[in-house]
Amino acid sequence: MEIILKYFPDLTEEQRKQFAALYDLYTDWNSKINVISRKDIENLYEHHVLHSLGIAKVIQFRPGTSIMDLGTGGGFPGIPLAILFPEVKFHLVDSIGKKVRVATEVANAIGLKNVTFRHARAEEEKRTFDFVVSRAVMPLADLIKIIKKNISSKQQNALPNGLICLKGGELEHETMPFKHKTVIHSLSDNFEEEFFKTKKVVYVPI
Ligand SMILES: C[S@@+](CC[C@H](N)C(=O)[O-])C[C@H]1O[C@@H](n2cnc3c(N)ncnc32)[C@H](O)[C@@H]1O
Repeated sequence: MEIILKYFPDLTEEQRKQFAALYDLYTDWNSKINVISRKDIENLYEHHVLHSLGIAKVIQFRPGTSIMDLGTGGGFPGIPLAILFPEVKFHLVDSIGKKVRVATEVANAIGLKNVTFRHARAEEEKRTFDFVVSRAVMPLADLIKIIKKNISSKQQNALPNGLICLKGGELEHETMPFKHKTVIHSLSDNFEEEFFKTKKVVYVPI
């Protein structure tokens, strides 16, 4: 938890409580339904919560922004971002029902009011959003094909609407459909821990 305050020192009391509660909630749920590698649960704050919040080092979403988290699993990056941006609406989608259940239970337990959930393949989601966020779901080119239909043309943020995803070192092997427009941000610029050395935030305006 200290690592969250190290990089996000201005959290409200409520946000601190919500982040602090995640450890016990995920430890408990993860023992029943696997959403994080069991060996990695002790790294929850660094590898999962702070990693998710890396998106906030690229863009500060304005109040009223709507965001879909495609393939949220147990709620990453959607739940940490929903804590950080209480006035932004998040829609968490995953094709595996029991993972959506974990995300829902965790969000309810910490009283998140700005999150909705859907058990479906993202291909079936027809609503539009300002941004789609995603971590560890599928190659960039496949993500773009699926979410083109979901990006609203109405702009309300400093960056144009589009896709923002968290990627690791595997990026070199990916094809970049919108290469000229794509912005790659290295999280090692923001977070000094070894884990972030190869981690990127990839932004594609759509
Ligand atoms: C490796 S997990 C990552 C989960 C989470 N984003 C995280 O970083 O912890 C990939 C998730 O994407 C979901 N997924 C894959 N393809 C999907 C699709 N077409 N629509 C919705 N969810 C999908 C899977 O069910 C799985 O929960």
